[in-house]
Amino acid sequence: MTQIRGLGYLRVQSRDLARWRELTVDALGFAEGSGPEPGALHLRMDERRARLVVLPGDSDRVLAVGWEVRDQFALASVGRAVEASGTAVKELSRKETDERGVEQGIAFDDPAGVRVEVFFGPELDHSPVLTGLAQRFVTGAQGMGHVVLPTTRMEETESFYTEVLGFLPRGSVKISKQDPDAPPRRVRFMGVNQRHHSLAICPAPHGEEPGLVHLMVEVDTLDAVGRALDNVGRLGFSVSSTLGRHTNDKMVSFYVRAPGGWDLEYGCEGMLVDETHYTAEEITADSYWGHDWSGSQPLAAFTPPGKQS
Ligand SMILES: Cc1ccc(O)c(O)c1CC[C@@H]1C(=O)CC[C@]2(C)C(=O)CC[C@@H]12
Ligand SMILES: [Fe+2]
Repeated sequence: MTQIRGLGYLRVQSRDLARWRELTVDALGFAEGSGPEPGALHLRMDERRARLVVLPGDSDRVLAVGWEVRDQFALASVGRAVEASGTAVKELSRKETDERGVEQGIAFDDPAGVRVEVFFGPELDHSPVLTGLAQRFVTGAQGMGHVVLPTTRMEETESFYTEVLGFLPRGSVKISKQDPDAPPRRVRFMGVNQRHHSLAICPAPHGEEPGLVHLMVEVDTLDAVGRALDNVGRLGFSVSSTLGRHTNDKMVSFYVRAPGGWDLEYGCEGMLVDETHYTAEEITADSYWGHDWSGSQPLAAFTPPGKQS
């Protein structure tokens, strides 16, 4: 069994913090929090000080994906497993743990080159979480949501997350291939709790920034998803995929393009996995209905370097 309990936080960098605030706070109803990093956007979803942090920078990329463990003993155990796999592990500095609002953590790179952090002891902010759509984010035992990471090293990345970090395979979907004789390529879903997937990895043509395909956050009502969809349209954001229901996690969601060429998926009604019965299944369609991607601007992760806007 994995020591990892869920997706804890995500730290990204962007050139356009103002637009990020419009998307997350004004359109999607994240609550704005605070933190020590100057000029950063701290986004609250629950009693944590911040779940999503957007830092100002000269490029748009993922800075760290934070995975949560129960305590110092679980953290030590994960650290040993990562070191035994031949991956260098660093302890988070005092400044880094202060910025993240965690008691202790470690950092290392996954085979895709994404900075992974594992931590325990998140600081809470007990002030009311004033979400903009009166929605509740579904976090708690299911973690903050899921991330989809692009990788040019599919097999190494999959075995790192499953065999080293202990993520459970939660099925896959084949993606269309250009060459009919080539072996099938799959998006692979993985979970660490009752959320169907906390992580998915997706074959990508290059290993450049941003290092992210999407972040999914879940809310408690379809009305909040609908209102968020109205808001992103009204505020001029590009809807990458229309509303639809996924076949694997049963979630009803839409995808909106964030500044930086990756998406935020905003959904509700995700299923809860029961590990006593679950087996990893291969879905043959993304969705039961909806999820029309035809209006999507190209994802930065799938666009050759130098051709990005
Ligand atoms: C298929 C699916 C099930 C559950 C999810 O939470 C979910 O995000 C997806 C879609 C994953 C993925 C994507 O987001 C970007 C466009 C992708 C790579 C495709 O072209 C197929 C799968 C899609
Ligand atoms: Fe997703």
